[in-house]
Amino acid sequence: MASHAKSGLKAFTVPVSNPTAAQKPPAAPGNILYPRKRFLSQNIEINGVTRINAWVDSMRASSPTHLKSTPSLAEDQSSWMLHHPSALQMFEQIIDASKGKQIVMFLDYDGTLSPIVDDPDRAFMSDKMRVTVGNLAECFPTAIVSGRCRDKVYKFVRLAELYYAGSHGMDIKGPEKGSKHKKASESVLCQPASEFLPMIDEVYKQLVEKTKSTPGAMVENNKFCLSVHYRCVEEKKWSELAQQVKSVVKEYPKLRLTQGRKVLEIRPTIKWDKGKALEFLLESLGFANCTDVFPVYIGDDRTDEDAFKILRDRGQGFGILVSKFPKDTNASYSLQEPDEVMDFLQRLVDWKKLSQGNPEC
Ligand SMILES: O=P(O)(O)OC[C@H]1O[C@H](O[C@H]2O[C@H](CO)[C@@H](O)[C@H](O)[C@H]2O)[C@H](O)[C@@H](O)[C@@H]1O
Repeated sequence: MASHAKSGLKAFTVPVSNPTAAQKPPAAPGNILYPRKRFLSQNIEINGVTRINAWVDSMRASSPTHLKSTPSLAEDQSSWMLHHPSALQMFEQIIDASKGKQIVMFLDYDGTLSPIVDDPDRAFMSDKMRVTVGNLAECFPTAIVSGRCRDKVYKFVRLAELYYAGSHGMDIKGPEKGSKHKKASESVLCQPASEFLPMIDEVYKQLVEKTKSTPGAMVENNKFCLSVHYRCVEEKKWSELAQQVKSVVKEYPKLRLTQGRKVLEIRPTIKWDKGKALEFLLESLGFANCTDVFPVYIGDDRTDEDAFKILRDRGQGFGILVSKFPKDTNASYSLQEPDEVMDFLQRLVDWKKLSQGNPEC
């Protein structure tokens, strides 16, 4: 397992997971997990054995546009909402549950703080959202946890007082600027996949070359992991793209493939994900063994499930899934879109200011 020093720069040894082992987590007690085949298929495991058809099926299943509006879907939706109610509607209950505890906020970026757009380089968050997140960070320790390269997500968010975990948590850094939630002497840096950098660069070049014949495909270098976007690829070309990606990745048994929203993600097989990043950050903030901490993680994607699961297993705080559609999730609550996320964050800020009787928090 990773060894964490209490403060300062941290050295890590992270074991390589068995890339062929099943990744599906057991259901947490009390959690309603919907049958995956109805909503989402599982992460793709490569290594020669997985059929291309299975990849394409999985790519289709993760595209909500394929869920046609039917009476049975409406039924699914209302039943799902019963088990994952709106975090806005449940705001008072959420606040009650957090009483006497330190709230710590974890926010995914794409699809959570910024709307999903065709061009990943133009996924800007609104100024209003930036102000809200800035206010939130004044009130609570706040981290951005993203699949993107840390520098890139920082350029979008531009708030120096936050913690940032890029590359699906494989690149964590503490606030640039003094934060009241961070002791001045402590610098936090965690890069458990450093040894994979040359391999990731090599695979990036190969993927760019291999996929250039597929119109609309785009490979994004997220430093410790890679994204192959197919949002702008015609569906009839998905199988071709999957073949191209597979032909490259199969030569690298130390890399694995997971899936996000119209994106294939290639990353090291180390046992590190957004859930581990969340635990690392809680520890860095001094909440390792605290019972009076209340972490809230908001995210929209499959990779956020690792963090939702950790919170469920720890029995601390909870996850909020951002989705308009029923999805198999370990989150407890839901919000439909980034605008609702912003309203929820603003309510937290307002509540905190009111409860402290201090407009500056
Ligand atoms: O963990 P996240 O911050 O949610 O990052 C996950 C991926 O997000 C980005 O892709 C997604 O958003 C794009 C812009 O809206 C969209 O075009 C794409 O289809 C989505 O998958 C990012 O570009 C990826 O590198 C991240 O892995």
